[in-house]
Amino acid sequence: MTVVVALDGPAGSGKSSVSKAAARVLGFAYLDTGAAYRALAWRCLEEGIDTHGPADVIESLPSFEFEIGTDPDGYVVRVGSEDVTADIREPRISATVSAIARIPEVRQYLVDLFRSIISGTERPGIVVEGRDITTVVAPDADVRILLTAAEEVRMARRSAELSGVSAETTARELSSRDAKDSQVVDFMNAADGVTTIDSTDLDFEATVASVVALVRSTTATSAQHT
Ligand SMILES: Nc1ncnc2c1ncn2[C@@H]1O[C@H](COP(=O)(O)OP(=O)(O)O)[C@@H](O)[C@H]1O
Ligand SMILES: Nc1ccn([C@@H]2O[C@H](COP(=O)(O)OP(=O)(O)O)[C@@H](O)[C@H]2O)c(=O)n1
Repeated sequence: MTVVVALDGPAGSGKSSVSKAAARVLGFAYLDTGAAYRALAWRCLEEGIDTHGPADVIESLPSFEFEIGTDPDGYVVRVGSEDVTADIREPRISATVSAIARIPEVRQYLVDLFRSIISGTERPGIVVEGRDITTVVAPDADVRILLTAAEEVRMARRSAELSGVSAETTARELSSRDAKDSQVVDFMNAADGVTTIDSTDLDFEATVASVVALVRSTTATSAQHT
């Protein structure tokens, strides 16, 4: 049986980097669900699909050729034959993605896709990160985590990553995206049974270590009960 680790949190909390590193330590696969929403936004912009009128976005779903690498050392995102791994991090995508992520048909389509990727995992486990993994995509996951950090810390971390964009612009983008995304799914409060890891005062290695320790202790305990 594949061990499923579900991890949610707001923008800049460390979901992607921490999940990828934890997956590497555990020998698990890694699934970045936000990349799928970003890749769909990229494709809409590329093809001039109106992201405000849901009908056009919904109509484009069956021909959305999305591919993602789930090896933590082979992370790549493709739309058709195009490698969009870097492009989907651009500010124009961050500014568009919430509008398409609020369309219920888009969410259902991508949730089904994520579930099929999870069930096709060949590794002993998979770390899946996003906004609604603990609540919608994999509510029965073996380990469910909400990764948080104080807003100013998240802004500072994200700002350090983006060169050429001012700290003020990054902060504004991040908090406006969180506000829009929060109207659709609750990733600021831990659902029942979800463990909160607050990384405000933890460095990167300590945050990864606490995720790995939680996975190991939870899976060891459940093995004793079977
Ligand atoms: N606990 C931590 N301490 C310091 N920096 C961190 C920590 N967790 C993540 N980071 C850094 O913060 C930045 C944002 O992390 P990222 O994984 O992109 O967040 P998210 O996927 O939640 O948006 C990255 O540069 C990452 O290396
Ligand atoms: N499970 C998910 C993951 C992402 N998303 C959407 O996709 C966007 C990009 O997600 P992301 O995880 O790449 O964003 P960051 O937290 O890395 O900035 C979010 O702002 C949400 O609009 C979602 O709705 N549900």
